[in-house]
Amino acid sequence: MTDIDGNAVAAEIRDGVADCVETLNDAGVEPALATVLMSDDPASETYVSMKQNDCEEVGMQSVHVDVDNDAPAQELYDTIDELNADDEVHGILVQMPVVDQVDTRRVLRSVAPAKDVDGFHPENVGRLVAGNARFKPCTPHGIQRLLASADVDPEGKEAVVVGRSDIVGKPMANLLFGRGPGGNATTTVCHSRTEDLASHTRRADIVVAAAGIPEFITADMVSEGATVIDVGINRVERDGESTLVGDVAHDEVAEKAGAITPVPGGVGPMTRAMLLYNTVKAAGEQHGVDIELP
Ligand SMILES: Nc1nc(=O)c2c([nH]1)NC[C@@H]1CN(c3ccc(C(=O)N[C@@H](CCC(=O)O)C(=O)O)cc3)C=[N+]21
Repeated sequence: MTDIDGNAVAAEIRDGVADCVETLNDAGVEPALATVLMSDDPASETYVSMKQNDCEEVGMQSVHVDVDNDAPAQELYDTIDELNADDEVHGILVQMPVVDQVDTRRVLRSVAPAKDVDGFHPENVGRLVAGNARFKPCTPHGIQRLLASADVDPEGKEAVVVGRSDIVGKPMANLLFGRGPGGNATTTVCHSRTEDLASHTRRADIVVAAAGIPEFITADMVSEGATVIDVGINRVERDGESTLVGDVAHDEVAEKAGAITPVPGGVGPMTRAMLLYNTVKAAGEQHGVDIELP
């Protein structure tokens, strides 16, 4: 089976976002994303700089605020308040995870809901669950688009989400079972306490692997022709070298799957594309400019 090309689908989304940026510019609005970093996770810096590059590619403004990892948590809270009050900033992303002295929940509820392009604010989580999403969280939204690009319509199908995180598992399940395009699947959420995980995944037409465990989903766990979406980004040592693997044992599962996403080049680029999407959406709504979202 050939892989679903996340880079290609993400490039299409970026093209559409670039058109939105032009429309906004014509209306006198320069959409801007603010990224905030206060993290000791070594990958965070790379991710944030990728997001900055993406903004540039679609003609969007971006600002970055680095908060010293040793600074008191208040410094991060103050930074968020300033960005909330800044009319020239339309989207705010605080890179997760934040350092230990920071209260993550406080961060999530501090970002103004209208600028919360991650979709992590409790108000936006509530709206998603209520079927009235403002910003669909970037990774699950990107996965919906990947499924559509592979002509996989979840409607009426069995979807199994492996992982129950607030960032991926929970919102993914909500989108998959929710009404509307890309939804209407019969959806099961499995997690670390699930007994006989394979009995669930084997029944699935669509498996979303978001457990955070390298190559956790093996060929014996999926049925012939299933669509397998790999959300994992795990850096592991292989033959003395550091490489990136997903939560799916890609090569063996690919022989059985009807469609599968690779790592890298699958879900990751889509997450970043949907962040740009949410940012132009935010800018359009904040300024009352109609844009045609891709
Ligand atoms: N507030 C917040 N929002 C996030 O969306 C968020 C976050 N915090 N913290 C960390 C995770 C992780 N994440 C990734 C996005 C894209 C790639 C990505 O584009 N990966 C490429 C290559 C990665 C590589 O080469 O290292 C790929 O899969 O092809 C990876 C990881 C967003 N996250």
